[in-house]
Amino acid sequence: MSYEVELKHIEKYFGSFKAADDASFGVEKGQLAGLLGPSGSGKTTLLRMLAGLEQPDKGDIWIAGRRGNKIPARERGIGFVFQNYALFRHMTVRDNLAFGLRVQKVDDHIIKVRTDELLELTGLTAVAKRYPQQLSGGQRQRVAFARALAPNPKVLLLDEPFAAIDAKVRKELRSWLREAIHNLGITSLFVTHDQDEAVEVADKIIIVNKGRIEQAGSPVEIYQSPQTPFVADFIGESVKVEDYTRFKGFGDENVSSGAHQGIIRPEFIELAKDEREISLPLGAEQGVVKATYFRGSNMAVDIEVRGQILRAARSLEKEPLQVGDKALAFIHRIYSLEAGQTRIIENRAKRQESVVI
Ligand SMILES: Nc1ncnc2c1ncn2[C@@H]1O[C@H](COP(=O)(O)OP(=O)(O)OP(=O)(O)O)[C@@H](O)[C@H]1O
Repeated sequence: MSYEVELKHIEKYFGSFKAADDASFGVEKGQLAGLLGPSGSGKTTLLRMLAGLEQPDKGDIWIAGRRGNKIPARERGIGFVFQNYALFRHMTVRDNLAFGLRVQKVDDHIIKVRTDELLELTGLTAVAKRYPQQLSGGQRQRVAFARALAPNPKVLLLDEPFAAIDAKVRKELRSWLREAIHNLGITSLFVTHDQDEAVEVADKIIIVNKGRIEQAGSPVEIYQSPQTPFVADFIGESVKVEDYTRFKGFGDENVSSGAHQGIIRPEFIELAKDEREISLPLGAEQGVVKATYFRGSNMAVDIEVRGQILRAARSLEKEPLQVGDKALAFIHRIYSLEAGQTRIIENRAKRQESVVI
C-alpha cells in the first residue's frame, strides 16, 4: 500500500526513556487518522517527529514519497495545529491567516485571495477584523486550522485540537473538522486521548501505548476486533475479570488450566428483570443491582454476579432497575486475554442453542 505519510520502525529516546519503540504506521492520501492512547504514551512525540520538530534515533519517515528524516521542518509541506491555538494576539483574524504567506513574501494580491478563501471555508468572514481575544474558543480553533492551511500543506497535523474547547462546541467542531478535511482531501493526523473523539472523527485509528503501536485500523475494526489485551481493555467501556471460567457458559471441561483473564463490555450483556425478558434464561446469571447511572440515551447498570461487578446497559423503554433489585444477566461473549492475544469466546449456551436449531 502506498501511504502519503509513513513512519517505519521509529525509535526515540529522551535520555534512557524510550518514547517511541519500533513504531510503524501509515496514513493514506486524503485520510483523516487519529493517534489515540493514554497520556504519556508518545502520541505528541510521534507527531513532532513527523513535523520535523524532533529527530528520531532510528527508523524512517516518509512524506509524499520522499524520505523526510533530513528534510528541515519548514520544507516538509506540513501544517501544524496546536492545542492551545498559539494565535498572534496582537493581529486580527485576517492577519493571523496571512502571516505565514507574508513571511514567504507571497504577493499581496494572492494573500488577499487566499485569506478570503480560508475565511469563507472556516465561516470566519464576519469576524475577519477581530482579534483572537474577541473570539469564542471554537472560532479561535478554526482560525488556527485556517492558518495552518494557508500555505497549502500536503499534510496537516493536529495536536489535541479540541482539548481546550467546551463539550458542546467540541462536538460541533469535530463534525465540522471532519467534513472540512474530507472536502479539502488533505491527509491529516490528529492526536487525542479521547476514544469517543477518535471513533467519531477518524477514518483510521492508530492506538499508541508506551511508545508502541498496538493496532491500526478503522474504528469498527478496532472496536470489534481488538488485537491485543491493551486495545481490548482501553477501547469501549470494558470490565476486566480475572477468571471468566466462573461464569455460566464459559467454564467447561475443555478450558485449559492457568489464568483466564477476560474483558466484558456492556454490549456483551443482556440484562433482564426476570426470565420473561431474556432470550436464553437457562444460561443467565443471577445478580444484584449495585448502582445505576442515567446516561441520557440509556441507563448504565452495575450488577454483581458471582462476586464481580459487571457493567451493563438498560434501555429507558424498559421498566427501570433499582439498586438492590435482583436481575438476570446473560453474558453473550467475552474477550479472553490469554497469552497476550485477544480471542472472542461465545457463551456455550448459545452454541448449544444453535446446534439444537
Ligand atoms: N523533550 C522531552 N524530554 C524528555 N522527555 C520527554 C520530552 N518530550 C516528551 N517526553 C516524555 O515522553 C513521553 C511521551 O510524551 P508525549 O508528549 O509524546 O506523550 P502523549 O501521548 O502525547 O501524552 P499527552 O496525551 O499527555 O500529551 C512522556 O513520558 C514525556 O514525559
